[in-house]
Parts: sequence; C-alpha cells; structure tokens
Amino acid sequence: MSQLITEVQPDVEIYIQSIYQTVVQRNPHEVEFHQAVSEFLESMAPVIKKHPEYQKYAILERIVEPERLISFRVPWVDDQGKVQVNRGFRVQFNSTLGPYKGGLRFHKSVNASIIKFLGFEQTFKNALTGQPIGGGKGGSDFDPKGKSDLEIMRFCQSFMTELYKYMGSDVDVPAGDIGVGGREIGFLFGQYKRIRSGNEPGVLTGKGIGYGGSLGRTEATGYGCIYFLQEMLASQGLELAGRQTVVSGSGNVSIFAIQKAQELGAHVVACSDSSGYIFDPNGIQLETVKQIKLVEAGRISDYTLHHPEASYYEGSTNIWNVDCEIALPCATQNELNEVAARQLIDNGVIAIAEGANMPTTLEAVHILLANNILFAPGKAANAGGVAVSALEMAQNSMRLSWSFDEVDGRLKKIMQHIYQDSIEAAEDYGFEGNLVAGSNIAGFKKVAEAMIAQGIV
Ligand SMILES: NC(=O)C1=CN([C@@H]2O[C@H](COP(=O)(O)OP(=O)(O)OC[C@H]3O[C@@H](n4cnc5c(N)ncnc54)[C@H](O)[C@@H]3O)[C@@H](O)[C@H]2O)C=CC1
Ligand SMILES: O=C(O)CCC(=O)C(=O)O
Repeated sequence: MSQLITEVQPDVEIYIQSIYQTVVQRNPHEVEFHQAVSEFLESMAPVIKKHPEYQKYAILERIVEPERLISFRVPWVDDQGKVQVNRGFRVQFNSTLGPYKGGLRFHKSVNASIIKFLGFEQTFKNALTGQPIGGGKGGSDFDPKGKSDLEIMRFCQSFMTELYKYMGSDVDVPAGDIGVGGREIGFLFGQYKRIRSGNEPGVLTGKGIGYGGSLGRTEATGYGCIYFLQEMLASQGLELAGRQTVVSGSGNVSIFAIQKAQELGAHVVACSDSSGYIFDPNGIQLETVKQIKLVEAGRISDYTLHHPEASYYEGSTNIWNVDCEIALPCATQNELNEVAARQLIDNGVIAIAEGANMPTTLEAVHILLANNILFAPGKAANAGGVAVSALEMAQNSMRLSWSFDEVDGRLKKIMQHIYQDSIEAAEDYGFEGNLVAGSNIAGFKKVAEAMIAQGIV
C-alpha cells in the first residue's frame, strides 16, 4: 500500500468542500442526499486532520458513493383490473461491516434522492449499533393510502419478483419503514420463499412472531429513542417524568415512543399525521391512537370523536407550536424547520430526540445546537429499530427465539453504548456535547477503519 499516490490535500476544509461539490455534480437535484452528506461532512474536518490516512485511502470519496443503486419497474393490477406501474429502488450503500441492512419505504414521495439519503445515514447508524451490518435502503413511489389488502399484496409480490435477485440473508436484508409494516413484510416474505425454495428466515426482518420475527422489533425504534433520550437527559441530571412532550406522527415509531415515554411518566399532549395534529390537555390516550391507526387505518382527527376535550388542528408541522419541554419528531424528513426550531426554543424546549430519519432541517439543527438544546440526531436515537433487526437475524441463524425482556434488555444496552460512543467521539474531536458530530464521527470511524483493512474496493 505504500505506493498509493492519492494526493493528500493539505487544506482539509478545501478538500472536504471538494467532496461535497463532487456529490452535488454527480447527483444533481438530489437535495435530500446533498443535505445528508452536507450534515455529515460538517463533522469531518478534525477527523481528517487527525487521520491523514483517511485521505490517502480516499475514504470520504468512496463512502459518499453507493456501491450500487438498483432501480426497477414494478407493474401490478389494481382492483379495477387496470395495470399500474411504479418504480422500485434499492440502494446497497456500503457493505464494509456486513450485509446491506435497512428498511423499505412505500410512499408517493420516494425517489433516488430520498433512498440515497436514507441509505447513506443507515451506513453510520448501523455501524453505531456495533453489530455486523452494512447500510442499505429501498422502497417505491407506490402510495399505500386507500389501497385494498389484495392490491397491497399484488404490489408486494411484483416488487419482490425483481428485488429478490439482489437479496440474501448474507447479502442484503430489507425490513420496514414508512408504509411498510408487518402486513407488507409478510407478503414480501411469502413471495421471496415462493421464488427461492428453502427456508431463509433471516432474509427479511420485522417478520411476524409466528414465522421468525423477534419479540420487541415492533417496539424497538420508539423504545430505543426514549432510552437514548433518557441517557441524554441523565447526563444533565434530568428525568423525563412529568415533562410535557410532543411527538409528531402516529405510525410505528411514534406510537411506541409515546408508549415508553408515558410509561416513564412523561405527559404526552400531542401527536399528528400528514394532515394535522391533535392536542389533548389530559394526555394522549394511546389505545385510541392505536385503534385509529393500527386497526382502522383512519385519520388522527378521528381522535376527537372519542375524546371531545381534545382539539384537532390542520397542518402537521404546526404541531411544533404546542408548548413542550421534550419534542420527538417521529414522522418524516424535514418536518421541523428553522421557524419551528425558534418556536420550540421560545416555548422552553429542553431536549429533542429524532425518532424519524433527518426530520430536522440543517438550519434548524444549527439553531438548536447554538441555543444549547439537548439534541439527539436520528442516526443515533432511532438506531434501536435496526439494532433489534440485527438481533432478529441472530435469532434466525441460531434457530432460537428470545423473550421480550431479553431483547429489550439488549436494546437498552445498545442505546446506552451508542450514547456513550457518540458523546466520547464528540469530546475527542473538539465538539464537546454535540451528538450530531459525535454520532457522525463514531459511526464513520468504524466504517473507515474496516474499509482501510479491506483494501481499495
Ligand atoms: N420503522 C422503523 O423501525 C424505523 C423508522 N424510522 C423512521 O421513522 C419515521 C417514521 O417511520 P414509521 O413510523 O416506521 O412509519 P409509519 O408508516 O408507521 O408512520 C409514519 C407516520 O408519519 C406520518 N406522516 C407522514 N408524513 C407526515 C408529515 N408530513 N407530517 C406528519 N406526519 C406525517 C404518517 O401519517 C404516519 O403516522 C421515518 O422517518 C422512518 O424512516 C427510523 C428508524 C427505524
Ligand atoms: O430494521 C431495519 O433493518 C431498518 C430500519 C430502518 O429502516 C432505519 O433504521 O431507518
């Protein structure tokens, strides 16, 4: 390796800027991907200064370029007999630490930019868990809203009929994300098995408990986010109990973040969906939210039919106007902007933990950090979901099923380690207390060291 002639650029800031420029040129119009790369590169200068070998081995140049992006046609027939065509994606971003791992998103907004930002962040998130998993992500612009069970099944079967070619329990292991829950994973798994004979339970995670799923996976992202939040609060001698809390979204992550927060005594007063939010001064009745969202597939506005003392407000992002000490963005990317950040600060917020992926815009992150708000970035705070997915893979390999408490106990330890690693990395590189930089650096270093060990690939 001593003959490597990669020129080491002495001005690290210029070097890092050139990496960003190349990403923008190579991926024009992919604004979400640019945003994720930009946020990551903001943490890199002291790392590259301390480790010139990362420049020599072109780690940054390689890490921002996905190993592979697969894009494919997904034709299916709707209930009226009409042929529909969607686009499917899988980005296999980085396999240095293990098989590509990351969810599938079915949402009308899905495009290459969104899948690439998610796959890029997933690489560092998965590294932070300390488990042997690389980064991947996928999905489709298919909109599951208003579709029948049979339409969802036909779509999933068509999607898998192409995706299976790139999967395998040691190759690429998808799971759920927005619009993909237990029902969709079941249909996807059924079709995979039908095409590839033999039993390979570890090829997908988030499966039903009766056929290889792990207890605790459904709860893992939301619970993990609260475990991380607890660590962050405890570092300042604070607790969650009694604190007014607002949680955006009302899907998988939000519901179980609310459940754990309430269990720990938080007073959760608001949650939302893509149309608007509800405010319940008596505290959100989670069983009603579960009934509306998990059973009836209804709108969050229906909550007020059951609880007339609650109010419904149009416009999902207005949820950040609600007074709170704890804010948990758990819905989607860029749902908390500069204006919302200032409003939260004016209202006395003390801590924000991202259950969703990149829900806070970069400008809003800067404002929150500058105002010393405790801020837990998604790639650390929402890593509990993928961590328990990796535990599901481990159980599948061993042909074992652990109890809920066993899985939950491991999840808690993993979240505590992620907090510790991130806070230490921040301190080591001159970003004391900044978990955005700390999690970027801690995740990056694990991948970078392994990339060097594995040669130029
Ligand atoms: N499911 C998982 O294990 C993990 C999910 N995440 C992230 O968490 C976020 C939520 O995912 P899930 O809960 O799994 O999806 P989900 O499909 O179960 O729920 C998404 C929720 O967000 C709401 N929503 C969508 N757009 C919205 C908007 N513009 N404003 C307000 N609400 C909106 C939907 O109404 C729904 O309640 C996503 O960013 C996802 O990438 C991150 C780590 C793991
Ligand atoms: O469980 C998984 O494999 C992926 C979860 C996920 O998509 C995420 O962490 O954003």
